[in-house]
Amino acid sequence: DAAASQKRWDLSDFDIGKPLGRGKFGHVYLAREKRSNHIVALKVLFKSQLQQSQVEHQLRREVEIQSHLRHPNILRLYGYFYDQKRVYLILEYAARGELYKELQRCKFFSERRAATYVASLARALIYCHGKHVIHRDIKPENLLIGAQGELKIADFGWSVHTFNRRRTMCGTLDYLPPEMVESVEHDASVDIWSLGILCYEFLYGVPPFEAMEHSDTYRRIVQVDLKFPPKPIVSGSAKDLISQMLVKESSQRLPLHKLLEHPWIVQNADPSG
Ligand SMILES: COc1ccc(C(=O)Nc2ccccc2)cc1NC(=O)CCSc1ncnc(N)c1Br
Repeated sequence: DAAASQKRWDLSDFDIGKPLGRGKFGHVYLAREKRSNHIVALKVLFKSQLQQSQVEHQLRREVEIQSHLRHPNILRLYGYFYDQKRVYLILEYAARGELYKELQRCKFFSERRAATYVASLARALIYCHGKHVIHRDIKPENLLIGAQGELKIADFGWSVHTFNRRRTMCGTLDYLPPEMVESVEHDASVDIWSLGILCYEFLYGVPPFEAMEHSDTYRRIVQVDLKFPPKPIVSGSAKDLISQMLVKESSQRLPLHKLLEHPWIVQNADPSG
């Protein structure tokens, strides 16, 4: 609420619980705000590491952006405070944890679950684009699951979560669209590309352009070398949607509002998200 976002917080306002994860710039803990008994995730960043990586301005900008974002599928940043050595981010706690762990456990998701996630991410991105915020970096490492099973974009900023290094952690190239790989300017349509990559990975368990060498991944991306394996069985409608998102020419990618009208989404996504 408004009061919460204005209050000057202090570590003594919280009881600290178990560690939730470990990032490049610090750790995340379960915590309870003493007065309200509200459960949060408290991210502790070391000033020394922020300074040496020159990301203080990036953090300030992110805190500014996040403080204006209110969407059920975007993890809230309630506020922040700092002491001599550390910066503390007061984050919404996502009760069902990290999405990519769930994806590793299930290998791949059903079409209904994948479509529900893709639709809720599309709605969150439409909301962000409406506020001129793009490139929410929507790879699995940045997605959490709320208490009702809903997806939450938790932009981890620059903090790489080494806590559970994913087999394709080096494959962070996987999510970049051609225009970013070829490092030309990018616009909101990069998020459509990344969402297409994510939809593929939800259905097949691996991103579409994965390769052993970065150079091979790079080539497969710029050539849009899109192949659909015979297993697991995936509907033609899902493949049609993915093929309309993974288009090299960014202006030709399916716009997000059109995605929500695509037959595969309409027939498979759970409206509650
Ligand atoms: C709005 O969420 C953020 C906003 C900003 C930043 C951030 O570090 N920015 C940043 C850091 C350094 C430099 C520049 C930007 C990070 C997050 N989010 C996170 O780090 C997620 C922490 S893990 C977790 N969180 C809740 N529930 C769980 N079950 C888990 Br597990």
